[in-house]
Amino acid sequence: MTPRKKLQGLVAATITPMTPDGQVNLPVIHQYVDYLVSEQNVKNIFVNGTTGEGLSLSVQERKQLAEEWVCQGKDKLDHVIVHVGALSLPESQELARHAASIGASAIAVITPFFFKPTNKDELIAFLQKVASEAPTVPFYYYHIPPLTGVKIRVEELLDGIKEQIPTFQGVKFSDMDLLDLAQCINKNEREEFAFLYGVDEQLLSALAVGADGAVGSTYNYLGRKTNLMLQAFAKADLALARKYQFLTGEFLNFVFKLGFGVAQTKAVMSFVSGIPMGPPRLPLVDASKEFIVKAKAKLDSIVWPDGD
Ligand SMILES: CC(=O)N[C@H](C=O)[C@@H](O)[C@H](O)[C@H](O)CO
Ligand SMILES: CC(=O)C(=O)O
Repeated sequence: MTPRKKLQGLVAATITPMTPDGQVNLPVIHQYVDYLVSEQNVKNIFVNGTTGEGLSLSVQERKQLAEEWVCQGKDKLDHVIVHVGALSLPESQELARHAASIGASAIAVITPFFFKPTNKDELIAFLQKVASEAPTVPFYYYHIPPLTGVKIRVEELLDGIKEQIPTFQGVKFSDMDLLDLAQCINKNEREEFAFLYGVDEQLLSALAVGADGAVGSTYNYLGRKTNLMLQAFAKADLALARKYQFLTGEFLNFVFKLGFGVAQTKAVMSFVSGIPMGPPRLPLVDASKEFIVKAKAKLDSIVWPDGD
């Protein structure tokens, strides 16, 4: 396998654009890629994850989306990570083979969450069966216990993982447990793995314990601001880094109180970027008019340290 540049910095968890009648809207992806690169300074994406409603899409839709993102991202994006997790092992394997065949930079897999693995060995056995279908593609475990209900600690999972999954490359870590994250990083002495944090409102805390970067929904529309936080942190200007984290946190704290999820993320991205993201798919329902008015007013009221 050719060594690739270790993934770091921001990764936008892409939204799946939909038409008003709920079909996947592939033609806007071209514009979406350009928007991320030129307006948000974000050159890595995570496709068909939580934000992309990946688990609500058909296998065929997931393949079409992965293809379109890889194709439109060619020569523009650095990394296109395709989430291929599914409840059905053969479906997940099919998606892994497909991601490999279209030249995805990496694949990621969530734990099954209906019938759940009860321990580390069961989880690794599932991940291994998927990863081995794409033997030249870097593999990330996608840890998101608030949604999967599977709380197997990542620090435990890492022991001996390279022997069972030779392509193992890191973790998308979407949990509040910073002790677990810190212990993963402490174990990763040779820095062979990348730890990408997935709770956007507390990214600065994860950077402090050594996260390599982040995957999240807010980097679709707050990527530029979060990049400035990363730069401030890299220069050890903690006061400035905190200002950015406090301000992105102020926005998120505000919308959390109104009720915030993927449907609302679609609405926010639509008004910030001007690209129509459309409605979410059931069981999610569209953000209310009231939410949109309030969220927009809040975002517009924020005065950023860079004067914007
Ligand atoms: C549950 C969820 O969707 N988590 C996302 C990524 O993992 C985050 O990017 C959040 O959307 C973000 O931190 C706002 O809560
Ligand atoms: C947020 C995130 O990383 C996802 O949508 O999967």
